[in-house]
Amino acid sequence: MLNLTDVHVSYGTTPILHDIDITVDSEEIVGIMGKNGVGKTTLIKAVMGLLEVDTGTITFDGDDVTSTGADVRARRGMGYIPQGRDVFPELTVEENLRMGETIHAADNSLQYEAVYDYFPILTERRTQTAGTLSGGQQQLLAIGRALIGNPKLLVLDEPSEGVQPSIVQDITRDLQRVNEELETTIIFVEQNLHVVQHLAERCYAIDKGMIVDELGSDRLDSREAVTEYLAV
Ligand SMILES: Nc1ncnc2c1ncn2[C@@H]1O[C@H](COP(=O)(O)OP(=O)(O)OP(=O)(O)O)[C@@H](O)[C@H]1O
Repeated sequence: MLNLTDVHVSYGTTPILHDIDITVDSEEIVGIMGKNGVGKTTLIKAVMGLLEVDTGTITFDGDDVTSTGADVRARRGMGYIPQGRDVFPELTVEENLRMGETIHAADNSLQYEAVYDYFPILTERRTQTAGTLSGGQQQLLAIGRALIGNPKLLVLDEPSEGVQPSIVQDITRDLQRVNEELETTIIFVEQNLHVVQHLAERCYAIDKGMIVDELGSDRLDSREAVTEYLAV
C-alpha cells in the first residue's frame, strides 16, 4: 500500500530525515514512534506530499507519487489527520463534517451521516462549535472528517496529543474498528506508550531522523522494548 525507499528530507540546507525505508501493507496498522523532535512530523508531511523529498521514492497503491502534490495524494486515497487536528473551531460539528464532504466530492465518499454511526458522541454534539469540544472529541471529529473521503490509507500525526488518558483508549479502539470494518490501512506517529502498544501491529522506531528499529507484536508487548524509544 505504501513504500518509502531511501527517502531523504531537508528543511532548506538542514538535513532532517536520512535513508528512510518503510513498508505498510494493505489493511495493516503501522506505528512510527520516537521522542520529541526526531522527525516524526517531517516524515508524515513527506508521506502526504506537504514536503518534497530530496532523494528517494514514495509509492502508494502501486503508483510512484514521489513528485505529486498533497492534493493528488488525497484524491488517490490518503486521508490526513494533522498534529493539533485542524478542525474549524468556529464551525459546528456538522459544518466541519460537511466541509469534509465538500472537499471529497467523489462518488465513493461516505455521507457525513455515516460518521455519526461510528462516533455517536458527535451526534450528541452536532450543533456545538468544534472549538468547544474536548481534545478527544476534536480528534474524533478530525478522524470522521477524513473518513468522508473514504481513504485507503489514514495518516495520523500524534492522535493522543492533548487527549485525556481515558479517552486515548477509546480513540485507539475506534481506530481499530475503522481498520476492521472499513478495511482502512493506518499509519500513525506517536510517543504515547498506550497507543504504540495497543494500536500498532508493527512499529518502526525513529531517532535523529533515521529508522533505528522495527518491532513486531512480540516486542511491542514488552514495555521495556518500547520505552527505549519514548520519553517516558
Ligand atoms: N519548518 C521547519 N524549518 C526548519 N526546521 C524544522 C522545521 N520544522 C521542524 N524542524 C526541525 O526538524 C526536526 C524534526 O522536527 P519534527 O517536527 O519532524 O519532529 P517530531 O518528532 O515530529 O517532534 P514532536 O514530537 O515535537 O512533534 C527538529 O529538529 C525541528 O526543530
